[in-house]
Amino acid sequence: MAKGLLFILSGPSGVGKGTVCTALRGKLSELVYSVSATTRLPRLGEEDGVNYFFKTREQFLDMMQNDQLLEHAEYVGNYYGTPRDFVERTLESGNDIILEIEVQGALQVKEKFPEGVFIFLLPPSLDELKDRIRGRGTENQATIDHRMSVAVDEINLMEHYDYAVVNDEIDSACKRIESIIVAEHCKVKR
Ligand SMILES: Nc1ncnc2c1ncn2[C@@H]1O[C@H](COP(=O)(O)OP(=O)(O)OP(=O)(O)O)[C@@H](O)[C@H]1O
Ligand SMILES: Nc1nc2c(ncn2[C@@H]2O[C@H](COP(=O)(O)O)[C@@H](O)[C@H]2O)c(=O)[nH]1
Repeated sequence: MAKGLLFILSGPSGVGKGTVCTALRGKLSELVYSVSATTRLPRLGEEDGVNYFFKTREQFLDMMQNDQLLEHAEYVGNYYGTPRDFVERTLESGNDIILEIEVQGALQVKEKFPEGVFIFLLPPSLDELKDRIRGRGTENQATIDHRMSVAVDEINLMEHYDYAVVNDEIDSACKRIESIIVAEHCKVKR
């Protein structure tokens, strides 16, 4: 059986990765979503095992030491990482999987899976990005400022990605990503 394809969706905090992923999963029921581990505290409404696997710092370090993470990164004071087993098993079983992760982690995945499909989601502008993070109402001002300063560094690393998609309208951004998925399945050589 052919292996599934690995899709990596990155982009600055607040650009809309989660929103676009949720919309995509609504349309492409066969696309599997990787749930990350994090030491960040849950936001209101977030559920363990659904949005993230919420871990203590010690538990996260254990996962790292036991090679249970495909990649990991420290982002604005917290650790984030992708559980390795689930990704590998999904690909082996012939299903596509999407990781929604920041840039340092994406570059680690590229070392291990150069055949992965790397998509960078861009905001229409930095002002709009700030409005989106602020509008979500989940971060305090200091964290918003920190995330915005990281955003500029992240956008500067876009050249390492295969595709750039502007998230102007959720529906249009989804359609562009769906087209990328279809095109990748039609590729003769990888
Ligand atoms: N195309 C869009 N137009 C307007 N608002 C949007 C659009 N896409 C997402 N948003 C809004 O922007 C905010 C941030 O979106 P979301 O949480 O999906 O971003 P994210 O990239 O996943 O952030 P993080 O990396 O911090 O988890 C949300 O309030 C969401 O509703
Ligand atoms: N390197 C990784 N980055 C991840 C992972 N899961 C999520 N993320 C990214 O972290 C930031 C912050 O997320 P938030 O939920 O606190 O807003 C964002 O860019 C996520 O995409 C992961 O497993 N590895």
